[in-house]
Amino acid sequence: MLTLSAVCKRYPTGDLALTDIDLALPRGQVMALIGPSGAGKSTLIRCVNRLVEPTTGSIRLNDTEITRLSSGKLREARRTMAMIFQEYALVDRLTVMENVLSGRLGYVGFWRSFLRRYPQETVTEAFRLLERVGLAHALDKRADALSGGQRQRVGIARALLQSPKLLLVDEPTASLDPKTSRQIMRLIRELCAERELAAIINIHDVALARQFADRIVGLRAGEIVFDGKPGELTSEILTTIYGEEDWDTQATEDERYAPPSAQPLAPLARTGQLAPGLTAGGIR
Ligand SMILES: Nc1ncnc2c1ncn2[C@@H]1O[C@H](COP(=O)(O)OP(=O)(O)OP(=O)(O)O)[C@@H](O)[C@H]1O
Repeated sequence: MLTLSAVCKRYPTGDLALTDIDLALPRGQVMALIGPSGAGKSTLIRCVNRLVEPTTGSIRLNDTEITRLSSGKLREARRTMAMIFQEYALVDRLTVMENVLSGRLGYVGFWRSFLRRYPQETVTEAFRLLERVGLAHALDKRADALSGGQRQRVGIARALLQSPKLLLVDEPTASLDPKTSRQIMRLIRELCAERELAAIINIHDVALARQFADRIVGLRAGEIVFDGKPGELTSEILTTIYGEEDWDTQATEDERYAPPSAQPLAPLARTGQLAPGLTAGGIR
């Protein structure tokens, strides 16, 4: 569904953020993107919808070559790639419902949205989504009266109102406590399954990535150094991605904090591997 071929990004400052990224994301797959600070995770997510222009390479979403679109066509294509942000990006003075409805801005045109005249079916769908994310009781509340977890639920409902094919999710839990983080990741996962939506989730929390993603991609210094299932992410591979650390102690701590109701991990596959050309403990 989404295909990145030989994508590179060099910022005008000279920083090489991505080198030769090849990735194919099928429909319905939830992919976590992990890696140390500065590895290029945000750049990769933003290249997909061209908030950051890739320097070279090609990005296709189904039949659309995103990297070749003019600005008008890109605006249309962006409707199909909804973003969910770390800081929620809500308008504080607007209500929950108004924030969700703003997900349709790309469809209804400036004046209609300015006058807050959304078609009835859009309002009905927004209400349905607010029910689904557990916020039907709060639709008239101002966004700044909500907790962090509730704000992220609004962000998720707004993204889904866009009727996207792909979710681009940037650190969705970075500002949330551990329990709320799990609830939010579980919600994203369930919604992706319900709608066969693919998602790329940039996430620092490896335990959450393991628990809720179908697939994990590890970036280091702008290169993919691991691509596999959560169960294949060994201590050795974590060291390759992040550098030396006592990962076994870390894993024990993660288990200790996991709630009893935590969903089981995806079944382990035997094919887990470092990226081609990568040796354990080093990068290609
Ligand atoms: N606007 C920019 N201009 C110049 N260089 C940038 C810009 N944005 C990012 N970079 C550089 O690109 C590289 C990758 O940054 P990026 O923010 O994509 O990494 P990240 O993995 O998302 O990091 P973090 O986890 O800290 O958010 C870094 O070297 C960073 O300094």
